[in-house]
Amino acid sequence: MAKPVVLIAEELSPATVEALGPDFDVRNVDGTDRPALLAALAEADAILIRSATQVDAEAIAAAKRLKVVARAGVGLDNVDIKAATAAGVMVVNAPTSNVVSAAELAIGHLLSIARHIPDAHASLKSGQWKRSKYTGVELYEKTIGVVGLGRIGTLVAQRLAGFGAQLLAFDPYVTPARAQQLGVTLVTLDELVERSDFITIHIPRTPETTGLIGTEQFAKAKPNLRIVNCSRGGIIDEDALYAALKSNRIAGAALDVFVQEPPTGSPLLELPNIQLTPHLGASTDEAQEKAGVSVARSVRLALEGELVPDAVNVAGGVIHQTVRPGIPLMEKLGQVFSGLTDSPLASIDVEVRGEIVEHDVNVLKLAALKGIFSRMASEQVSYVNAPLHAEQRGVAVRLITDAVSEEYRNLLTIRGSLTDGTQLSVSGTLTGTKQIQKIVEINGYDVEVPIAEHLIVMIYQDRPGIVAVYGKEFGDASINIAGMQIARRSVGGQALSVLTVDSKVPDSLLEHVRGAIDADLMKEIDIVVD
Ligand SMILES: NC(=O)c1ccc[n+]([C@@H]2O[C@H](COP(=O)([O-])OP(=O)(O)OC[C@H]3O[C@@H](n4cnc5c(N)ncnc54)[C@H](O)[C@@H]3O)[C@@H](O)[C@H]2O)c1
Ligand SMILES: O=C(O)[C@H](O)COP(=O)(O)O
Repeated sequence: MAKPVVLIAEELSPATVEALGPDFDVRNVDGTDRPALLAALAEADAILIRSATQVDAEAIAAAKRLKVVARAGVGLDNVDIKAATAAGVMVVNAPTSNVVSAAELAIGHLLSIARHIPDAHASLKSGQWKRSKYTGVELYEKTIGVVGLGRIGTLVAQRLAGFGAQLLAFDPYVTPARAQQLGVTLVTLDELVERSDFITIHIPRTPETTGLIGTEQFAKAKPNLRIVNCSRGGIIDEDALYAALKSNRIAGAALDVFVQEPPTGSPLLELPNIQLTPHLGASTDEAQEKAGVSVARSVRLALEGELVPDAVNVAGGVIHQTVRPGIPLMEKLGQVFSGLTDSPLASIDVEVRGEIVEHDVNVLKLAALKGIFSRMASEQVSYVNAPLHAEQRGVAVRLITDAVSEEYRNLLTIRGSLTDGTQLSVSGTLTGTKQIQKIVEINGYDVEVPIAEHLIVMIYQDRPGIVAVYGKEFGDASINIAGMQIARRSVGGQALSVLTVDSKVPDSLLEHVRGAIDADLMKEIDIVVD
């Protein structure tokens, strides 16, 4: 079998490929070369990127086999998560890999803009010895405003505490208690801008934060303000910043990130009171190694069909070993469930009974939905978009758990109502040391059938001779019956037969058998395992 293709679209640490191991066909492409990227994506099962590769809706649409987009870093503004989710593609990042590096770069920018280090360095290298021109200011006892007190903002605040600065922060999602713990005073954005000698920005770029610092804020700032942005370009309005620096409304700025990267032709490049780095926040050996190894692990998990703790568009988390074997069983029960009907669903109850419910079993709901909707949708259905399929079809879904299971140690059931009011159910369990996957109930009939690739389910009026009829028909067509179970609720009532057969049964034969035994239900269900 061909190895899954893992596409590396940007420069990543060599540790990434090492951590991926030998099980993948690892290919490289320049993610900024759009035609090459789109062509390479057509065969990719996974893509590894940094911030320069745009994985937008067009790229997702070009990637028919894609299962995971892995961002070796934090920011996901170059990934269309909505399009990925709709296509069933998992998106993962490495949320803590580069936070220390980014925080340290911000501190570096704060110090070097206070002391003119880049300009003094360039001046000395050009043969000059100018000392008074590069007189700076201290951070000590200055007021420093931190915009965004998340992972990086917190690290910056902790480090700045050592400089004896007074720290303010603006972050509407942080509690005053948390801020107090960090020795930071929470204030409004206006107050932060008005009072700060330095500002450092650590928030994501969102519609709300784009242009958060603009003309209005610069008008309120102290003339000695020095502002640092190591988060995302565009959070400081670049035109407003240019005007504020050009007119000396503020004293200086340091940018690591830009609206356009690289910022070729930007007037900001010409200013004397700005210092710039080419998006270097995460560019350290340590951050790159951590990011690469982290996403390589996530890609391995994702391509093995596992949930991934760092996935941003699917419930992640660690799956307990007791729950794990239930995932493929539940997925197959989902396929059996939807194979029993062609009518639209109104609601689905995913029921989990037994000692398994001591653990988080949410993943079993996702597995059931994946199994159910993979039979109904033409596009890929994964743990990522399975809930979306239910939502789009207006199907109400519940997870019901019960620590008591009467007959089996653990029992998994999918029960549903069709829009015409009909009820449908299928239950399964795992038996023995080999954890054999078995169907133990269909629509209230008790059976015990190991799940096989091809199943035939028939419901008909109980009467003598029926088994001989369908047995002969399948035999004449060289369809080998591997297993069989018959169940009925009462003598002479309706009976249900479940057969496992060794090959797919042609529709015409199924129709013929249906007529021969006058079946109320005759379905072949082919279980697909991906
Ligand atoms: N320059 C680089 O190379 C580099 C490296 C790593 C991260 N980053 C960027 O740094 C930023 C911060 O990363 P993080 O890991 O700390 O993120 P985070 O999610 O841990 O923290 C972001 C904080 O911003 C706050 N926030 C959100 N919206 C806000 C708003 N409108 N006003 C004020 N605060 C708001 C949140 O409450 C949160 O506390 C991200 O944009 C990330 O992409 C840049
Ligand atoms: O969001 C991030 O992780 C940083 O901006 C780093 O981006 P990079 O991986 O392109 O350096």
